Amino acid sequence: MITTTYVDHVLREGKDIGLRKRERKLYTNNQSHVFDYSSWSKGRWSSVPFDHPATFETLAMDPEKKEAIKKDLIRFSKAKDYYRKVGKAWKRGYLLFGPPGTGKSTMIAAMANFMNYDVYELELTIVKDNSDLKKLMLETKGKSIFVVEDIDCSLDLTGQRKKKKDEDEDDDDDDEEEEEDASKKKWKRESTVTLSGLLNAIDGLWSSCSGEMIIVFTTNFVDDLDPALIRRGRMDNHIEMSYCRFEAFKVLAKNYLEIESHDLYGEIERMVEETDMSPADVAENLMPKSEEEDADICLKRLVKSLEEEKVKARKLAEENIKKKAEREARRKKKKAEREAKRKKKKADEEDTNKEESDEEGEES
Ligand SMILES: Nc1ncnc2c1ncn2[C@@H]1O[C@H](COP(=O)(O)OP(=O)(O)OP(=O)(O)O)[C@@H](O)[C@H]1O
Repeated sequence: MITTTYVDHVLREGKDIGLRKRERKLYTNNQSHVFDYSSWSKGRWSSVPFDHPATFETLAMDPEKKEAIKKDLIRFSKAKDYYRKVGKAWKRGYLLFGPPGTGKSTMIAAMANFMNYDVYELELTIVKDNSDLKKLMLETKGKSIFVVEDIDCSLDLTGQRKKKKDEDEDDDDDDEEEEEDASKKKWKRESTVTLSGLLNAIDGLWSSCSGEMIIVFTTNFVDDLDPALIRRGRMDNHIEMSYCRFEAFKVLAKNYLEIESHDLYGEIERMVEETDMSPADVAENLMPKSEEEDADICLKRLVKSLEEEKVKARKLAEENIKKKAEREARRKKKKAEREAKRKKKKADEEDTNKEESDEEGEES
């Protein structure tokens, strides 16, 4: 019993403890197009100790959603044999999407702490080309989370969809939108990595045998991404990080003020359900700014901010309606002008034809 079961058990437990106690690392990629010795000797990835305090307990989001994610991660970590049986690499892709400040980066840190994984953060804009990207991805180790943050800003992944949309739409697009698109594109052009390069590299990562790995993309604009990039199989689990609602607020209040109830909770519940405020902004209001500030002061500050936010949102909505009406009027005017031009051209052509046939008649 000692030489078989017991020693096996000790070795397994020892390995687990070693893994849990190892210093975890946060890797970031180095600029890849500098070819001097010092940058070459640094390698493709640089690392620092990973010591982010976020956990699922401190993460403010709907508790049911949080439990589902935890269960999904546990299932994944235990599914080595299952993945082998179905002939799939032991990898899982997560797409985190939602407005700024809703906790996408915090979620990644919580996941890494929960799984005891290292983190690889890929900065796509400093990757020279597609082949460099593939090499970078293949140099990663197992038991890690591979992250590409703000993927919509790193590459022009909207190309195909935008082109199709342009074909479908009238040619009288809004000038402001076009200007905005042009400046976005100019910025993205700096990177020579293409969508197909990224897809290839991800598939390479998927099929490489470096062990269990979670791949996470984050974006503020999920609708802008090419469907190929986020299809199931590549990004298996799509998680929406949303504005702070009451359940999330309660977690933040517990984290920042160590309270679980207060007279203002009723009012705050009503307000957070009808006002879109990010958890980052709620947390900022809840954080005491001095020794004198207690829970009461911080909660009152939050109520005031929520009221201001509500007024701002109402004004913005009114402005948007006004702008939309102006855009529609401009569109109609342009359409009417085009129609008038078309009619005039047709009338001119008919006149010319008539004159020609009259002349022909006279001649004959
Ligand atoms: N859901 C949340 N739970 C706990 N803290 C949060 C949450 N969302 C935001 N925060 C707080 O706000 C800060 C900013 O959040 P974070 O960087 O995770 O947001 P993000 O969604 O990644 O934003 P961006 O899209 O701008 O990168 C964090 O440091 C954290 O303190």
